[in-house]
Amino acid sequence: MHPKTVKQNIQYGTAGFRTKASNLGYIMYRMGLLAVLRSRYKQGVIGVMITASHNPESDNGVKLIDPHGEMMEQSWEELATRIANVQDDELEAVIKEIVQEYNIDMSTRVNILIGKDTRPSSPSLSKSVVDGILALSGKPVDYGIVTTPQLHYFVKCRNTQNAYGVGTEEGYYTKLVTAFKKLRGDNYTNGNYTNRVLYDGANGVGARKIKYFQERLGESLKIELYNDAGIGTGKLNYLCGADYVKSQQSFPTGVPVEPNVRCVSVDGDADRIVYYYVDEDNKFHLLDGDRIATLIAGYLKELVLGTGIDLNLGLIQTAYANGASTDYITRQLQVPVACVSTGVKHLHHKALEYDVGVYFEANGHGTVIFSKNAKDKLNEAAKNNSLSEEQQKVANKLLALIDVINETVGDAISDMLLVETILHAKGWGVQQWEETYTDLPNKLLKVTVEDRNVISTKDAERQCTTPVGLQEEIDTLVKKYNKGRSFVRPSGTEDIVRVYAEAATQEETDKLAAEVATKVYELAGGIGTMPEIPA
Ligand SMILES: CC(=O)N[C@H]1[C@@H](OP(=O)(O)O)O[C@H](CO)[C@@H](O)[C@@H]1O
Repeated sequence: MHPKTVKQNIQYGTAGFRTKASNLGYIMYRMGLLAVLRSRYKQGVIGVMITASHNPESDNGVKLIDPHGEMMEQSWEELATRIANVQDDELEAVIKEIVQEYNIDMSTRVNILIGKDTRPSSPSLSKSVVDGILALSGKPVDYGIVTTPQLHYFVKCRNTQNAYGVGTEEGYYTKLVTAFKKLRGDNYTNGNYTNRVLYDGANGVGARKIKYFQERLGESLKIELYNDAGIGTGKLNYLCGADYVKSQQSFPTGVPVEPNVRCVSVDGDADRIVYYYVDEDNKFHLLDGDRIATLIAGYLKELVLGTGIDLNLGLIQTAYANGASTDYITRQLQVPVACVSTGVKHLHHKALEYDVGVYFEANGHGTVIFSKNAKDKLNEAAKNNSLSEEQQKVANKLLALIDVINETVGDAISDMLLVETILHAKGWGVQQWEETYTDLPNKLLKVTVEDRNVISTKDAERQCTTPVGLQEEIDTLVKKYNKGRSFVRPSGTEDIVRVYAEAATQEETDKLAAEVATKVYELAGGIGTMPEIPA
């Protein structure tokens, strides 16, 4: 059987395909071929991660990881689509074309690292990837079941001859845990901070891998694991996991409800994380990617100032970031904020422009990247006796923090260790963290339209340029509401248009979202039921 067109299933520049199982083996085989071409072209080790989206119903997909642990550029995403969709009898010709077009030396030996999540289909799909790699004489190196960010880390280690870290699972745990323990010192609690966190593993690889951390962290951070079903038993991300908690704004199943105790949920491949808790009145409180980002950026700014080194630090968000978070970080913390289009590749690339680039999507995917300049200056400062003892100490602290962070991509577990380090350093419980600012009420709606591509956008997706007249309608609606903001964009991963709205109260927000959704339905070819506007 020939694969269905998979173009619409490409996601965030990782050549991630999400489609139904019947044709996945074909796609995986072809992604194996693509990985070998890409590896020869980039002259470096490439990673192939078999994992899918947060949707418990979605079957598996694949992400390709570039030599620095980053994601492929647009032109190769297009090649991925081309290879995935070509008819069998044209495949060879297409490969030849690509080889010629990109001047690829097909005689080089290349290693392709393969990782997979815990979905039952992973082993057979991984076999298809291996077949594709072997078909073009590449060498597959199987890392077995790992988190997506672990595979990104291994790829980077391999390409830097282990300068970034030792490229094994043990190397990964040791790097993160050693730095975490160094920062934590011997006092595991501090002020309002207690060293206990409830961890929702989403019945996935994040549950498996946290056990290695539990063993190594011991009493320094007591992690209680929930939603740890074995392979093929508990459903991945079902009623649990980061996406469920963020989108439902409610407690996941399986985690005991204890007032004021910090809880975290990771997603199925452990590249996203959100924090939350319930208060004494059983009210649910979410601390999402925006909150994590502001906590990290604020703390890093303090430390950078403490070293006296001139480093430019910035926070990168998308239009989905809560307006209150942007306001807080720019006005109160005085950290510059950049807004880019949805998708980690956009955030990651922008973050590379700073000495210290913090990036997070509201859904909890993010990390921090430090430039070579920043690392060199910090290493120099740590040893520079003409600086004050305090400045040297802070430089050392920052260097240890860099080792807690997986700079290659958003890493739920590394992010958790970073947040725990900061809360510990500040002596904050989850409430003090939450008190920094108050989220504006917000709402996300989906509208199904005939063709989502009739919506085009500019200004980091905050304005739509087509269909003609829609933006004016949105502007008029937004003006009616106190602190109103709304934008619409076609989803990159689902066949829908997303509508985002925020305003001063939940009632106003719900109304604004529904009104904008109705305009989208009317002007962009809505199908199915019309969105309902609350009275
Ligand atoms: C509003 C929203 O959550 N969008 C998500 C979603 O993208 P869409 O293009 O909106 O479908 O999936 C992406 C991949 O997981 C993620 O990067 C992004 O943040």
